[in-house]
Amino acid sequence: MTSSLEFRNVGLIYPGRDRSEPSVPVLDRVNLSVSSGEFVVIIGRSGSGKTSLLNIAAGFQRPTSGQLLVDGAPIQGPGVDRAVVFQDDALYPWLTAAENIAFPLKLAGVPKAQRETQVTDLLRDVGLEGQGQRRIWELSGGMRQRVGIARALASKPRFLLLDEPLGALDALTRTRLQLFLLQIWQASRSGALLITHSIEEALLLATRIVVLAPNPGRIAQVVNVGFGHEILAGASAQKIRQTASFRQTYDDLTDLIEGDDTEGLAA
Ligand SMILES: Nc1ncnc2c1ncn2[C@@H]1O[C@H](COP(=O)(O)OP(=O)(O)OP(=O)(O)O)[C@@H](O)[C@H]1O
Repeated sequence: MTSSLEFRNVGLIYPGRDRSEPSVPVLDRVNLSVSSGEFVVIIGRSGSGKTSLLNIAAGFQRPTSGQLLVDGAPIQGPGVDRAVVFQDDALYPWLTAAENIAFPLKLAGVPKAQRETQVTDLLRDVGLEGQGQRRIWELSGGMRQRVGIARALASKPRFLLLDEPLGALDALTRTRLQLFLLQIWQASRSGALLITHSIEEALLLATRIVVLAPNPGRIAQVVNVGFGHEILAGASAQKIRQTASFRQTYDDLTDLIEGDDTEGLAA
């Protein structure tokens, strides 16, 4: 079944803490839809409202105006249909990898035997077969993110909300996990919404890149891309990075985000 996650005219204003502090308009009339099978990546300057947008999608934050709809119905808060993965893995360090992945299943009342089968499958899916009994502190950063992603996948979400999940990893691990994220997204047939500071990562993963302009955050540009599908079809990311179309889109996005004319972004 195809699902959609839709921001309809979403606005967000943080109130000042007291009367002397002005309120901060963070998002202004954001209209955006993510469907199953789409990988939407949000990029934009620091402070342009990326995390705020993801928090609204997760149901952690309510918009001041507008609505967040899943399959046309307004959401009231977090739900198992939307799983979130953060930059810092947010795992339970006192539990093993398998126990972390099993956690949402336990909460959902899945019986133990079934939980164990699902966890074994999930560990295999994320390339951690046989590593389930290791404690979180025994794992590398990349392995921890895989555990976090496996835990997110455990509830079979319709949408994966990814807040800079590879941001803290070294370059080599990050490249490996980019391919892994593409494979997970394709296999799960979910819709993905990812935030990143890396234009290159956006180009490699996205089916659609959404550029936010700051003050207040609003959509400046939407670019459809297809490099991720090429990688999934077997093309080398290294070769794709060197193609003229990749480099041109990279430069255009860099100009758009880093150019001096930030006011012109919303034109
Ligand atoms: N709880 C809060 N109260 C007041 N203002 C906030 C709060 N959280 C965020 N802001 C402000 O909202 C704006 C957008 O923040 P947000 O974290 O969504 O941006 P971002 O694009 O994700 O930034 P970064 O790339 O640095 O992570 C910033 O100006 C920030 O100072």
